[in-house]
Amino acid sequence: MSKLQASEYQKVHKLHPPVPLLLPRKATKDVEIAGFTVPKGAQVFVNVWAIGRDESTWDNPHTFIPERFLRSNVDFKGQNFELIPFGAGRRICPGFPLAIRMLYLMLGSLINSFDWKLEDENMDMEEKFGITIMKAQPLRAVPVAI
Ligand code: HEM
Repeated sequence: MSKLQASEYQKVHKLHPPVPLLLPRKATKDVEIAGFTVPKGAQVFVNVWAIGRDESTWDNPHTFIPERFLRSNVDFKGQNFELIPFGAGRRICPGFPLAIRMLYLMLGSLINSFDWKLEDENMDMEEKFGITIMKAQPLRAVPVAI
């Protein structure tokens, strides 16, 4: 999905999907994965973007369907590797207890206080790839007094 009509977007009243990224790690011992040997000490990147778009785990992985999580037992706190927005294990994001409280508070306040519309009629969902993934074109959302 590269372009989404503003009208379609407003109809479904959804917010931007989570930002995917690559998590750097070092192999602590020699491991064999899919016929390849990853030697001890090698730098590896956990591709959280690909994990989040794995068709064997998620239906329509490229479509933004936040309701999918309402009927799912998959948690985001690092125990279920299908979904690790805050990482997992010893280097899990130490800010996540704060982040999950602030996100609900900030988003809830913004949605409760305003209606929102897009500055541009078309929403460009093109991505710019890096260690983190950003939108290629910044999202310009305009608050409208309720
Ligand atoms: C929605 C908000 C946030 C997301 C999605 C997020 C996500 C992440 C991710 C994926 C990592 C890497 C974890 C890993 O390597 O396994 C990380 C690390 C980290 N985060 Fe966050 N984070 C968020 C908010 C915060 C906040 C609010 C703070 C601090 C107040 C914070 C502080 C840190 C620190 C210090 C690390 C490095 C931990 C380490 O390398 O041991 N984060 N975060």
